[in-house]
Amino acid sequence: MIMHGTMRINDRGHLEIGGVDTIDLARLYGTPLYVYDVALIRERARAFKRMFDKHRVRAQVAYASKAFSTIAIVQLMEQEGLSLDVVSGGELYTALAAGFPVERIHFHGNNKSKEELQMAIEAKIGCVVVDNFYELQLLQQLCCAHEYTMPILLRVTPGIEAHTHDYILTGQEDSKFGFDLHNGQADEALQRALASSHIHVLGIHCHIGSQIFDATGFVLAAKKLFEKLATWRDTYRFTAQVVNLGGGFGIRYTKEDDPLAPEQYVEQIIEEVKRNVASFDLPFPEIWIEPGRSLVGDAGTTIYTIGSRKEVPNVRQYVAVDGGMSDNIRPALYEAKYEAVLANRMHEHCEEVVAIAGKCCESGDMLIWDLPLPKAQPGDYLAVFCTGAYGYAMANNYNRIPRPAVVFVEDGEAELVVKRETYEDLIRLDLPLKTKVKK
Ligand SMILES: Cc1ncc(COP(=O)(O)O)c(C=O)c1O
Ligand SMILES: N[C@@H](CCCC[NH3+])C(=O)O
Repeated sequence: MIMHGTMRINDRGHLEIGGVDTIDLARLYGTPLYVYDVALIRERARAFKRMFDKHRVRAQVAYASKAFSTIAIVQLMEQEGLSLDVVSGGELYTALAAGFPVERIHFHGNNKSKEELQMAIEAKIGCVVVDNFYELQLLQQLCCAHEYTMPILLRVTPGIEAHTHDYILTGQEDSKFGFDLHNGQADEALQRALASSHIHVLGIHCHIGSQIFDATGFVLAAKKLFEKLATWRDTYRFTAQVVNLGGGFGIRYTKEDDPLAPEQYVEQIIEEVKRNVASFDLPFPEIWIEPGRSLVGDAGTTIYTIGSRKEVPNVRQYVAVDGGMSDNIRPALYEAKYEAVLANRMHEHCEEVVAIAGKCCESGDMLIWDLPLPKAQPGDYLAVFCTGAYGYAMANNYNRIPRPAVVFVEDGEAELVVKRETYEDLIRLDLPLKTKVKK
């Protein structure tokens, strides 16, 4: 069992996070409950920034808020001096509502709407990461109408196959994201952007995928971007102020996962940038990165209450919890693996291997297939580790299950940062039927 961040077993034999007993939290706020270890998030944020400082490289570390977007987490990232990557009007709205400094907001997305771009212009955000020709044209038109010049990065697909699940790959040629770096699309995009009166090209962006365990792909991507920047200097006299290498740094969900430490990815990226800047004789740009999962993933733990059990003789024991694919869809979507413990019986030995089932009406609603546990009883609490990224963010109301509450813990104190949804919330947008039965 991997204990993450400030986790420890307290003298009641309970799992404690941030100096707070998770069983007390479960009783106070109910379950399922997402618990975030704030100190661990701060530590991760600082580790990324420290590495850039160590190398005296001007940088922005932008939290990819798609991993977990709420007002409190955005404010925490602001406290740590990070920038923010948003990918929709909703994430932008959350950032603005949180009071996040607009100049450090970067707007992503492969199909930003007119309304979303307008929102970005009106808020005067730091930059738009332009993904395609349609967006480039739309942005230019809107900026003209607003008499505003928007800083942009051009998102390119470098043609790199990172080793991760197919559904979370993004940098390969056959991808819905970005301008192809090699077939002339990226060059065309730069020419058009440079010719646009209300667009200021800051630089270039790529993101090769998510949950990546080594730096090879990032190093290769950096090399390809700098090769392109050298040709852009020679052909278009264009100099990039910013090179953004995206996010995707992996975390340790289970013992089988073996990622680098967050700062090690950064160190290897910086080394590669230095090599390329020197060999192509380019000015040193600002380096931006966009970690999501590696900032919040292992800081999140979900606490569930155990309920029913079903034995399939000689096959397996199903043990059900009071959540499932409604609060963590990753096992169903990516066959993602998790580790978990009985948070109220941390000192007890494992006696059986069970399959943890969710409560949704769906056979695929399984959280873990083979979890060693003490003999779990109804009313015990299961803590599933590493649910901080793409957990709450991808939570849904399937079967009209209300989304869980979120609590931040730090230095022995707990703070409720998202309330549990209520049944009233679930029907808040519903309207009664007006149509009568036709005779
Ligand atoms: C453009 C972009 N940036 C950043 C991220 C964050 O990725 P991760 O959470 O794996 O760090 C993603 C998601 O994969 C992304 O698509
Ligand atoms: N949602 C994915 C990652 C996608 C990242 C966004 N491009 C996950 O849960 O692992």
